Order: sequence, then C-alpha cells, then structure tokens
Amino acid sequence: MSATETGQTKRQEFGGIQNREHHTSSDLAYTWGHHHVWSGPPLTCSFFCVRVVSVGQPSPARTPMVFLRSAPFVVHKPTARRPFPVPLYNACPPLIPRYPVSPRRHPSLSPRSRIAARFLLLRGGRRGKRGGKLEISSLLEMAVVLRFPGVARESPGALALRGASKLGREHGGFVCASPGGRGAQCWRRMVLVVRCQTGAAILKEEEEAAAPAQAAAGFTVVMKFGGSSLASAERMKEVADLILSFPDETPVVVLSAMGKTTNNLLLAGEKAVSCGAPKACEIPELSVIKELHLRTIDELGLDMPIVSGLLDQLEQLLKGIAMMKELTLRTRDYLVSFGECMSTRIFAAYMNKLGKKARQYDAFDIGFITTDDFTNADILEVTYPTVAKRLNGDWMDDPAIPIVTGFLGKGCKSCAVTTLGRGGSDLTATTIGKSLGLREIQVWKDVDGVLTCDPNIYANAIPVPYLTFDEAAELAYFGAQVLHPQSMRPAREGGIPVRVKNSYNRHAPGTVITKSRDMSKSILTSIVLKSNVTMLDIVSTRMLGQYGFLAKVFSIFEDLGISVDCVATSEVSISLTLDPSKLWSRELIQQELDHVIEELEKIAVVHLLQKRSIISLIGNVQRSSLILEKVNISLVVNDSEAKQCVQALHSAFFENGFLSEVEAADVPQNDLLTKVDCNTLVDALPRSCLPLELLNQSVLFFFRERIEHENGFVTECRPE
Ligand SMILES: Nc1ncnc2c1ncn2[C@@H]1O[C@H](COP(=O)(O)OP(=O)(O)O)[C@@H](O)[C@H]1O
Ligand SMILES: N[C@@H](CC(=O)OP(=O)(O)O)C(=O)O
Repeated sequence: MSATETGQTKRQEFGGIQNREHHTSSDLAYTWGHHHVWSGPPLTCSFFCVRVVSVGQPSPARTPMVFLRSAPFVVHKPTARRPFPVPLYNACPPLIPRYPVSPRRHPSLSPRSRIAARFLLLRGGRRGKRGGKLEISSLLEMAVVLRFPGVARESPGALALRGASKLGREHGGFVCASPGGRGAQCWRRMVLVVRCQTGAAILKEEEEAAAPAQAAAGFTVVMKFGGSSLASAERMKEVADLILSFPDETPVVVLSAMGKTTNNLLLAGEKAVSCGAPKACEIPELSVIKELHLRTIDELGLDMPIVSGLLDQLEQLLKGIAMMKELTLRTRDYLVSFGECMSTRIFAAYMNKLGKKARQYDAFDIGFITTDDFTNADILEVTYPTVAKRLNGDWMDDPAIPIVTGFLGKGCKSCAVTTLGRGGSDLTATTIGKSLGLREIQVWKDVDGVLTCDPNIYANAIPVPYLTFDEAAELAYFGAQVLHPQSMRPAREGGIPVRVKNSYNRHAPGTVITKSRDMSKSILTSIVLKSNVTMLDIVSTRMLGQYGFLAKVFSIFEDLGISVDCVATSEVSISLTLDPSKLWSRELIQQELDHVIEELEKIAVVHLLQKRSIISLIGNVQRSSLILEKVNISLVVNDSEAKQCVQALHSAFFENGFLSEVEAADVPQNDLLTKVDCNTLVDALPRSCLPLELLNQSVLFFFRERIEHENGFVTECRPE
C-alpha cells in the first residue's frame, strides 16, 4: 500500500477547535507469528493507539487476564509546539484518567521499555534500527502497565509482556498472563490491534482472522428510532424491549425527538415571535411538549429532573424569542435540539432502570462537527474519527449502550448547535455506522420498510425488499420522506448495509439497502412525489446551432447560488426545476426568483411555472437506456393532479401483475428500445405532464402501454 493510500494527517482549524482528519480505511493487516518484523510503511503518524482484545469472554478465574481487555491508549509524538511527549492522561482523558504520568517516566515500566517508549515517542514509531518488534512489544507493555494498576512489574501480566518483547516467537510467554497453564488456549482467543491514526497496522493472530472486526470496538450495529417509534411511554417500552430482544448485538442507539415534538417546537418558536414575552409560557405547543415529556417520565417511573431542567430552559428560550421578536435560523436549531436532548435522556434513564447500562450523548458534544448552515448543516469528515474515538473510548473504559441524539451537530465555526435537515437522525445513524465500521445500520420506522410509494398517497403501497444505495438516495432526494436525502452517503462510503425496519411490526423483513443487487429483472422499484416545485421553461432567443447557451444559463444559477433539481434540455430550450428545500428555506425567495428571471431574460424567453410536482420513477433505467448510473425518470405534473397520477402509475405497475409479466417475458433490451414511440407517449400524458427524460424508453414504453390498456389517469388528469 502506498504512502498516499495510507493517508496523511491533515490539520484543520475550526474556530478554535483543532481537528485531525484521519484516514483509517487503509488498515494494513499483518500476521503476527508469521512475520515478526514490522514490514509495513514507515509509521510517521503522530500517535499510536494500541488495543489488545479478547474475542471470547475473559473469565474472572483467569485473572489477571487484564490485557485481554485492555483499553486502547494513545502515545503522542512530541511536536514542535510541545517538545515533550504528551502525557497519556492528556492524550486520552476518558480512557486513562488515573495516570497523569508520561509513559517514559512511569515507574512500572521496565527500563528497557522506558528507553523504547522514549524512542517511540521521539521518533514517532518510525521503523528504525531497532525494527518494529521492540516498539510494539513495549507498547503492549505500556498498555498493560498503564491501564491496570494491578499488573506490576513482576506480575504474570508484566512477565508475559516481557516475554512478548520477543514478539511473535513466544506466544506462550505472552499468554502467560493467564495463570494456570491455560495460556495457549487464551492465546488463540486474542487479537492484537496496533493502530496509528494515519496508516494503521493491524496485527492479528492467524487463527482469529475471521474474528469480527467490531469485536475490537464492542459495537455491532446502529439502531435508529424515529419520532414515530417513540411517540409515548408505551412506545419507549416497546423500543427498549426491541433492543433487548437482540442480546447478541451491542448497539449504538440513535433517537429522534418524541412523536411530533420537532414540529411543535418549531410552531412554538414561530408563535413566540409574535405573542409577546408575557404570553410565551402559554403557547399551546409548549404545553403539549411539557405534558408529553412529563407524562412519559411519570409512566416510565423515572425522576422528573431528567427533563425538568431542559423544560425550564426551553421556556426561557421562548421568552427570549418573544422579547426579541425574532427567530433566527441559529436560534431555531437550538430550539429544536430540545426534542432530541429530552428523548435520549429519558430513554437512557429507562434502560438503566431496566438494568441495561446506557449512557446518553448529545451528538454536538461527541464530535459531530458540521458546516454552519443552520437548519441544513453538512457533516464534516473530522466527525468520523472523533466520534469513533469518543464512543470506543468510553465503551472500553466503562461499557454502556450509547444513546445518541439524532439530527444534531455542532457548527465548525460558530460552535453552536446545528441540525442536519428534517429527518436528519437517519444521517446521524449512518454517520455513526461508518465511523465505527459496524456490521449494519438499522433504521426503525412505522412502516414495513421502504414502500413502492408513500402510503399516505396510496394505501396499496407494498414493501420493496432490496434497494441499492443509489436507488435509496434518489428516492429520498426526490421526496420519499422515509429516508433523509443525505443519509445514504456515509453508508455507501463505509460499505455498510442499511436495513429499514418497522418498530411496530418487528418481524417484517423490511428493506435492505446495499451497494448492488441483482437488477437483471428489475424495471420499476418505487414511485416518489415531490410537490410544490417551481419550474422554469427557458427558451433561447438565439438561432439554432448557437453554442454556449446551456453554459450561460447554468452560470446564472451558479452566480446566484440557486440549486437546480431536474433538467431537460433541447438545443434551444431548457426546462428545469428548482430544489425546494434549498430555495424555500430562504427568506428572500420571491426577490431571488425575480432576480434569476431578470438575468435569464437577457438571453432567453422565460416562463415561470409554480405549484408543480415531480413524479419520479425509481427503477432500472439502465435496462434500456445508454445513460449509465441512472435510476430515475422524472415527470412534472400540476400539483393538483399529482396524487392521482401516482395512484394510476402504482396500480399500473405494481398491482396488475405487470412487473411479473415483464420478468417472465424477459424482454430483451433491444426490443424495448425499438418499441418506443415517445411522441405518442407525450401525446398520451396529461397536458400538464412534462416528461423530463425522453431517453429512458423502457419505462416510458411500459408507461404508455399501461395508459393505453388501462385507460388510466390520462383522461382523468387532463386539465379542463
Ligand atoms: N416510499 C415510502 N416508503 C415508506 N414510507 C414512506 C414512503 N414515502 C413516504 N413515507 C412516509 O415516511 C414515514 C416514515 O418516515 P419518518 O416519518 O421520517 O419516520 P421516522 O420518524 O420514524 O424516522 C412513513 O410513515 C410514511 O408515511
Ligand atoms: N426530529 C427531527 C429529526 C428526525 O430525524 O426525525 P424523524 O427520525 O422522526 O424523522 C425531525 O423531526 O425532523
């Protein structure tokens, strides 16, 4: 692996927070016992992290097997600013709080290891004359000695480690940590991970190669529960029971706010702006929020102070908003954060009451660093290693199920609370999944998975068993509320499957979202509707054959910072829709639109069409199109006709055996292409319906066939 692949430590300044961006995907595997020397690239990292893990359960009878479950520890290389090694307690406070001593000077270290430690600390673990063996063994020794006061120099643990200084050759010496001659057995159950944060080296005993990577971290899955799963005390009990029904999993739990709390907080904020300070505490939504949380606390048999402090702060905040007569985006984010802060505190307390140790975390306190785009912030790369370090560290120090607030982050410059956009807890979950490299990310909803369309639009929607990340992302982006539009990105990057499940029907199989799936038979997967879309029809005033028209149009959007959603082009015209989430959250919307049109009118004739809906057909577009990597065909219709169109499409594609007919017939790609007659299709569509993708013939072909045969929505939807 090249040095570039192993990554470099980048430093970024975030308003006083200094972060290192780490690349851990480059872990190198070494077989301990077969290659006894450090044969990887030079470890020019700034710190090491060593962890020795037992795959099996350490038994009390085998004490002191301490190093089988030792915590990771960190040794910092001295820097120009800090010429001395950073003491461990500084380097990693939650893990090693009790040893405010530099490893070099620690009295329990053998002189040899002190020298080695010095060497390591000064040389940053670079492979030098001494080779890697000594360094690693000394690290091991430090790990044990510093982490566990009971392991003194002459204890079996320390002796074992001394034996391990001839690392690799003397397995037996190493496992001597287990008294009673059962060492060899223990040895087989060990995994040693030596990791530096830029290029990681993993040493593993060969026999344990199949041991799950997550054994090192402890966690196996993320389980995210949305507001719909947590609407009441009863639901909290259900969710706790659901989590406990997976005793083999060690989950990180991510929670949204209870029920409709986020909506109520937003409404309360808006009312506070105009109600006047004395009336702020009488806002009905505030009473609803208080009542829900206090009742839940009461019904779960918990203590009021768990949320009463937060409820008081919330009331104060609303009074503040009322006094200022202003609700900025920044304040709005702080306001809505109360929902997740309360639900996680209640749930963690309840889990502890049930005897399952849990620890509450506010995402903004554990390293969820975002842009400062209040209400729609993006997660920054630095989040991944920071969150992993914090969660793993706390777990190693004192295992407890983390209960993390979804939806929230901390602005990199402002250091204020930010939110990730509505439904953002899904993104929190996938971010944690990637950060910890977990086996699976589960998002528990109130539906049996991702469905063939929004069940609120059409009740006959059915679950989709498999999706690719691309399909799911497209579906979310084009309006399916079931997933946050950005949430697939970390999962895709981390290659971690996402399972969408129903917390009300836990045995339903749900939807599994992975990188790829068998698309050979797939035509249409799901139909999505995005309403209240603004559309611009832009027709060039120039002659045919003029070049640069498209470039000019898009540069206008770029200059004005307006995000474009769907585009259909011909040589002289462009039809495009504007991303409502990017546009409508802004205050100067009408002025902005006017400005765009004014600019565009310098080169084209522009028609503004509002109250439109985009219907997106998510499916295997590649089956008949030359456009690669496409999973979506979009149509634009009037808002008023949209639901009807979706219903007609759904019944045509999903309810009359159409897809199974197609599957059975196994229509070859070329046949689909030749049968297409897009003009007939366009004629057949409602006049308001504008197909944005005339190239994707297969679906349009089927679409037309259905319309003709079923006599579907065409006549019903045709405007008067
Ligand atoms: N294609 C779809 N599949 C499933 N649910 C959908 C779809 N489109 C919209 N929904 C809506 O999304 C809801 C679930 O998402 P959401 O309310 O964000 O859940 P949670 O709050 O549990 O995260 C469902 O109740 C359903 O009404
Ligand atoms: N509570 C936030 C974040 C969230 O993800 O919620 P849910 O998981 O209930 O969609 C919201 O309502 O937007």
